[in-house]
Amino acid sequence: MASIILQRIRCSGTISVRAVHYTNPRVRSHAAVLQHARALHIFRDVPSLRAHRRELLANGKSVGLVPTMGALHEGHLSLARQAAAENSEIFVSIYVNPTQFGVNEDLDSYPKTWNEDIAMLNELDEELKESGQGRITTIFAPTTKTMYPTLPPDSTLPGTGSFVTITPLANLLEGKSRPVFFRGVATVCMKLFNIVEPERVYFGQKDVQQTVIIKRMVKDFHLNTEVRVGATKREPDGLAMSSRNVYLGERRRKVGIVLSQALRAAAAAHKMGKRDRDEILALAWDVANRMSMEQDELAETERARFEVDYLSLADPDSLEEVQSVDESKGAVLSGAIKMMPLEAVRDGEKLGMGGDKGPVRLIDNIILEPSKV
Ligand SMILES: Nc1ncnc2c1ncn2[C@@H]1O[C@H](COP(=O)(O)OP(=O)(O)OP(=O)(O)O)[C@@H](O)[C@H]1O
Ligand SMILES: CC(C)(CO)[C@@H](O)C(=O)[O-]
Ligand code: BAL
Repeated sequence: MASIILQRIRCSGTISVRAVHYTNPRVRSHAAVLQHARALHIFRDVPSLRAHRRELLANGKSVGLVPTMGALHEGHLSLARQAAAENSEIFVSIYVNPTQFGVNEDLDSYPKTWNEDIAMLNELDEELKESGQGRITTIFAPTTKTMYPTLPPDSTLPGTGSFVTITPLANLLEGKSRPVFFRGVATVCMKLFNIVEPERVYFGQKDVQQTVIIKRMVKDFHLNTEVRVGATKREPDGLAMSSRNVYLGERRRKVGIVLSQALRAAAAAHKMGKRDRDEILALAWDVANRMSMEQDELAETERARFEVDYLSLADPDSLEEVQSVDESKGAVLSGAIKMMPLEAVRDGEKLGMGGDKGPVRLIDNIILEPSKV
């Protein structure tokens, strides 16, 4: 049952909606704000969006695009706030892009929270209205037929279709475990940038490799947009916010902070003056190994096991591993862990979406800034 009844205001390839009625407790708290919300324009196809964009251009408006896959959280909103400080119009795209999911990944179960997403964007827009900054005016939520008009989206390798590949960047780090991931990301972002023609695009630091790849794509293809990167938003205990965190029940959620703790330990070593790769990463491995051993010693009904995919110290532009931190460039300290499915579940235990039955990949990073001379 829909938690919000979306009131259609105008229709012509676009749908303009505002939320008017609430039944889901998760969004009921937004009600007071949204009763007065202005219409958001929601576009599902390209011609209507382009016509809207042309009108904005003619009126001297600037557009900042925040690409997302929906299931919005404070990380996404922080990007929209950043966009509002620099553009008059904020476009948010919501599209779960099939080509960036490997064939065994979670495309089918990826969280979808459309009504809540629209409510959150409306609420943020009310806040922006008060601050006199740019406004969230437009949602682009295309169908897959719109985004992949010729051949169906292909997630296999080599695969068929029109793709953008940014190598060797796409083959490193995340790309080693997710071989089609960055081909899919670069391809869909190229499409989004061509459709929206934004002055600026906004990406989160949490997905650091994605930011490096998008910057490279913009440079190498002479795309006429500026790439902005927003800081990683975290839960109070340090876990990086992520749409996929909903897969983590209470037990896996607690252990999942090990990644941010490990990276923080390594960053602290850098801050204390260490520059050597092994010395810096050893601190991160110590944290991860300790947590892993603690979990091993617990009963199956108590533990949450994880595997470290990588802990990396890399050059900020090439993302190649470095032996020591170059003071003039700094480095990217990053990691990925796989939270394993729970082996046994207790009665009444708080589980995540999907019952903690599938593995969940968590990523995080810290930028080691170059020293100012
Ligand atoms: N914690 C965060 N802080 C800042 N930006 C974020 C954060 N999480 C995601 N983003 C950014 O939001 C944009 C859209 O990301 P996406 O919709 O995939 O959300 P996500 O939380 O990263 O989901 P997923 O769990 O699939 O990785 C990306 O640019 C991403 O880097
Ligand atoms: C940039 C993006 C929206 C492309 O699908 C996605 O990779 C994401 O949400 O980070
Ligand atoms: N935030 C990156 C999207 C993905 O992991 O598929």
